[in-house]
Amino acid sequence: MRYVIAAVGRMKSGPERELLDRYLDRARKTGRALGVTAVDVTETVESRAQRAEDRKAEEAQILLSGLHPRARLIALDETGKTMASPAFAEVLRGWMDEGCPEIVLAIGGADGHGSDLLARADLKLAFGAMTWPHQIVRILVAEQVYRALTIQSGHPYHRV
Ligand SMILES: C[S@@+](CC[C@H](N)C(=O)[O-])C[C@H]1O[C@@H](n2cnc3c(N)ncnc32)[C@H](O)[C@@H]1O
Repeated sequence: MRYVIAAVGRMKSGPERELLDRYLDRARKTGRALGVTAVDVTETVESRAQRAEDRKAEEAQILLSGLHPRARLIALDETGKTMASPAFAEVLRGWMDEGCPEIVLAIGGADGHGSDLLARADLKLAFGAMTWPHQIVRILVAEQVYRALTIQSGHPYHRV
């Protein structure tokens, strides 16, 4: 089972990238013992369509086209559901136990996600009601995946 952080737009090198890489590395190491084969980041280009609705639709199609048919999809969206980390870890564990081959965490572009992607999502997840820059959201996603894997493995990183 692999995790994919699927993001619209590029993240340049710099301190944000270094922090992201640190959590990805930790998630990969912790996940190995749990049967997680990879924790990858994929980047897709931002649409240049004129209308925001068209940009979102185009970006959604690109994100959806790479999705495994049995993948579980989490859409990061500020209007989504907020969850405590242990509850999030349980959702991920349940999907893995069902034999899901891939859990994809999709981060939208400047306009947010298109309706097709939101309709396909198994979970719409919010890190609070405020809007964060997509670079910060990538770091938060990687940290929460790492945290979830430590919770699943009984590692004391997460303190209740
Ligand atoms: C700059 S935001 C886009 C905000 C835009 N106003 C919109 O219509 O969604 C880029 C992406 O970061 C993610 N994001 C930003 N804030 C978030 C939050 N509070 N919770 C979850 N994801 C968030 C979402 O995936 C969003 O599509």
